[in-house]
Amino acid sequence: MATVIDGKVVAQTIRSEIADEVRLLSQKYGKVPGLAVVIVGNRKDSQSYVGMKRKACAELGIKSFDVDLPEQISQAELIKQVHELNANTDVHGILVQLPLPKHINEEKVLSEISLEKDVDGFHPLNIGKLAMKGRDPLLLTLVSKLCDPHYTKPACLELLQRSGVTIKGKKAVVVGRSNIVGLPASLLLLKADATVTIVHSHTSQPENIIREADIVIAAAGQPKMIKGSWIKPGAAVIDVGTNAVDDPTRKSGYRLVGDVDFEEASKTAGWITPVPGGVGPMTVTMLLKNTLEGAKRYIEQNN
Ligand SMILES: Nc1nc(=O)c2c([nH]1)NC[C@@H]1CN(c3ccc(C(=O)N[C@@H](CCC(=O)O)C(=O)O)cc3)C=[N+]21
Repeated sequence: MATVIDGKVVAQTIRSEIADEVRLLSQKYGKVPGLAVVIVGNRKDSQSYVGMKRKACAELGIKSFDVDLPEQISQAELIKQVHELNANTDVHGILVQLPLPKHINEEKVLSEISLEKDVDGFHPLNIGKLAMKGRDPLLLTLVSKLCDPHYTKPACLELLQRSGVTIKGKKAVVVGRSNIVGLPASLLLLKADATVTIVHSHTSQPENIIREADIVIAAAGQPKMIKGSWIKPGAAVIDVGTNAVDDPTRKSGYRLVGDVDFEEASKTAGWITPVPGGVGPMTVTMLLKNTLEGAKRYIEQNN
């Protein structure tokens, strides 16, 4: 039976470290970190994620700047709002909740966020730096937030390392190649000296590749797509999938399932993250950690 990696516990440990540092910063400089959370429109899932982020800020003493914009806002107007946040010296991190409405070019908007305030690590230049040896992006929450701001310890990676799993020299397979998870996760693993293979929707027989993996990062967005029989005995399995499936027995009408068949895979894997309660809570935590790092850099430079 696999060791189940409890993302909530790891996240809580890191959150209390962040709260301590926020207190110190405030005592020393009379300033607190600020995170702007921008949401466009009223998608229910986005509102729920954004609500979690704002609540977590409040708990840790981070000031949240809430920017709620209408669905019909023009791209130019949204960019103007981003520029204002770039110029606001009380804001150390800016998050524009994705996805944006169809009429807005996400890439264009993300590339307007100042590099120092890019707490998601979604700015194209930061992604570019991630791809290059020896050049680290300023902040990287990724995978969201698989990553710790020292970049040597990506948060999946943080989750793996805190569980005693080494990455160097291991065979890692990333399932999915999205801009926000699969691709950056692959680059992070490569930086951590894994041998990395990416499988995606055009890969034939992905199961044969996944079976060789010491580390599996599941980020395909397909509920329970990865079967227990695809997992090499003893492998570490990090499930980044958060798929809502209908569940009439729940009050909400749905429940979250990962990309991995947890029941089956946990019989074979060495380590596995559950959904919910695995990578999700770390995502929010690393975002807050990056906001703290951004604030420290800014406040210390300007005092
Ligand atoms: N600019 C931007 N940055 C993001 O980081 C970003 C985004 N846009 N758009 C959407 C995705 C999704 N995402 C999640 C955050 C927390 C949980 C999370 O905490 N999940 C809980 C469950 C929460 C629940 O029960 O609904 C868990 O897995 O235990 C999941 C997913 C961040 N994203």
